[in-house]
Amino acid sequence: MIQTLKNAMRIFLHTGSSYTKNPAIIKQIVVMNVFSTIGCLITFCIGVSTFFQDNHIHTSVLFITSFLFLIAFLIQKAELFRNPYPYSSNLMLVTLFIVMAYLIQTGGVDNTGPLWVYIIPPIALFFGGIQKGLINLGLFGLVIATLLFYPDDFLLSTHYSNTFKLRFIYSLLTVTALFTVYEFIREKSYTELEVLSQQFEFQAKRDMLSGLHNRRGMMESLEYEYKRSKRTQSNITLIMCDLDKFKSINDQFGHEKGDEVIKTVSRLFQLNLRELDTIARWGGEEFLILLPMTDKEKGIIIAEKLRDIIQRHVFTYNDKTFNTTVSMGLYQINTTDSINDAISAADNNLYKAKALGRNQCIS
Ligand SMILES: Nc1nc2c(ncn2[C@@H]2O[C@H](COP(=O)(O)OP(=O)(O)OP(=O)(O)O)[C@@H](O)[C@H]2O)c(=O)[nH]1
Repeated sequence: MIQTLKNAMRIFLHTGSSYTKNPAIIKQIVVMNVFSTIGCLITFCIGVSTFFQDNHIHTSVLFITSFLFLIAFLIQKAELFRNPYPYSSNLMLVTLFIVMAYLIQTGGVDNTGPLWVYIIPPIALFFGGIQKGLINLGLFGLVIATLLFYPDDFLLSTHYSNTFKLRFIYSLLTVTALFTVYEFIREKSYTELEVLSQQFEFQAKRDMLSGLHNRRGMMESLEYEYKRSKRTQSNITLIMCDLDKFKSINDQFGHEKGDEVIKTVSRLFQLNLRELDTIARWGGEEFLILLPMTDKEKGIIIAEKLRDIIQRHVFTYNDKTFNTTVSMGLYQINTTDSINDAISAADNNLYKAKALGRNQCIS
């Protein structure tokens, strides 16, 4: 029961957020839904109470406001637009500005109308961001100042003392300044968090030594390319590649030099493959290369080119030079294969290349 209520609440609060995955926008949409619902209910209830006080103009304004808040929510709900949030938040802000100007102009009930104005700065800044929020607040302030300071209270249907008017404007400016600072800090921390989380996300898919994708990064690319190849009916070829007799490089020149060889081979792969190819360090001295839109025949040409580049590369160690070679197993993915089947098939071909004497490509 509680779980059902929680789910219903979640669905309600996230109304209109299905088009985006951006957590900042989702938060704005949630707050916007809360605000339009509470605004709709409060203005409706106050409208009912002023109705019984026979204040029909107030009542009409409050009912219209309540209705407009409802429309703002329904715009989200109906998802008439691909991105409904700007429409509903603008409608809500304009409604709020007009009703606040009205409350100041009339003094509301017992001249308490201006008290509500302090909700405007946080809302305008939260929904519009600092730049748009401040422009909106500037325009709103201009309207309010004109209403309050037009000579002889010509635009007011109530009376405020000059001291009240000045202090009202000062306090509104103070609240605006405080919320601008708050919003600035909030936006900055959010951006920093976003950058950090992107860095973590990036690192989680990268191999630290080579800078290439790691297994996780490669699996993501594989799943994406696999779906794309099915849709576009294009070919994918995999190359499983392993450095030959790498143990002897470690034994002869040390582990550090071995690491350097892995880095150099990775760089040579990167320099000689297309940007749309994905290269991963699949294990210690093993690499997996994903070639989208490439059939087996083209894959063999690419693999041979890479094999030749590696075998011709001269490594140095103190005053000595040495070479290394790679063995490769290729496999063109069939639509009936699973990703793991395809990887195993490429691995089997690599195994054959090793068994046949290394420094060769088998498909
Ligand atoms: N320097 C270094 N060595 C690594 C790394 N990862 C794995 N190795 C080494 O790579 C070697 C792989 O050895 P083997 O599996 O026997 O293969 P191989 O010597 O390349 O021989 P074949 O694959 O049969 O040609 C092992 O000695 C591992 O310690 C690494 O990150 N850095």
